[in-house]
Amino acid sequence: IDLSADLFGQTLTSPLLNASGVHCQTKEELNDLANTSNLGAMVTKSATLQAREGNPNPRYYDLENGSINSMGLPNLGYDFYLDYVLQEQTKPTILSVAALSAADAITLLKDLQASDYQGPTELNLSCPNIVGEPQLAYDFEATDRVLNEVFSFYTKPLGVKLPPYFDLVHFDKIAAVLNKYPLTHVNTINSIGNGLWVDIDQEQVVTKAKGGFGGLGGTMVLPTALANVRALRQRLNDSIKVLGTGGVTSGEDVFAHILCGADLVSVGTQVMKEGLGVYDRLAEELKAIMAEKGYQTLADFRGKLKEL
Ligand SMILES: CC(C)(C)CCc1c(C(=O)O)[nH]c(=O)[nH]c1=O
Repeated sequence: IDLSADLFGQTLTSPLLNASGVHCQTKEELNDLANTSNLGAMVTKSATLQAREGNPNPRYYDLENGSINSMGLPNLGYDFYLDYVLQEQTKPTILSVAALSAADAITLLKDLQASDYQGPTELNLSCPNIVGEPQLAYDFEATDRVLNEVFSFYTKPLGVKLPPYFDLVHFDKIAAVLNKYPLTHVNTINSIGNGLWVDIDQEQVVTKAKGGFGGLGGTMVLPTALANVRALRQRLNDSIKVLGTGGVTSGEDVFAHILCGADLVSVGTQVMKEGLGVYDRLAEELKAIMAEKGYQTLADFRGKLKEL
């Protein structure tokens, strides 16, 4: 059984990655990822131009069927992560970047273009847009404008992290925009935005920022994640890889993401629940499923979800 996968020309021994934001903010956490078996590649916490404290605690809360977070983009700053990927990385690494404005995104990517970094980068499109407008990725014209400007100067490998979409026309619209650009990949999904959890005993929310509204992850988002992987795989040019993220807690979930078309699969919430040992378990469970079904490689079943 061969779990190997390709990350933009690099052969990975496993198709599994961490979801950006989970266990990837500090040098210690990044080194832990580099030393985690069955983690084929790793992603850094989305970096902003300046380091950020992020939101006050509580900002992450574990739920029976997943998680809710309003971290607020805490990160050590773009310079730290650029240095990490240039000087420290030992395992294939995707540099995740974000910005609190389209202008900042342009500034950051212009600097990255001028840097020695030649590796893969992922632009987090869940970043806020102009005040009064929805997040960038939910504003198709704004996304088109930003990507048009980015690709007028950026020539290195670049993908985007997408929030979930829930309307088939939205899948059509975002894919039509993304297909205009030489993207290496899309990573879908980011957390389901602005969920809310209620602590019945205390009769209050469970996270501090934004009145308790926060991004949802874990088991509860799996059907949405699978739909977004499938819909985007069906609509995007073959040259754009699909990284599936969202709701993975078992080898079966990894199998399902790949069956829907994912080239690689990231795990977030379950790492928070189980620790980095989850990758060994997922790899073993996936191999057992493949053996049971007579599949030797991921390509044997990738994207081959059948309709009725
Ligand atoms: C939500 C933003 C703060 C705009 C981006 C960073 C981010 C966060 C975060 O840092 O709060 N949490 C997520 O689940 N996904 C994200 O993309």
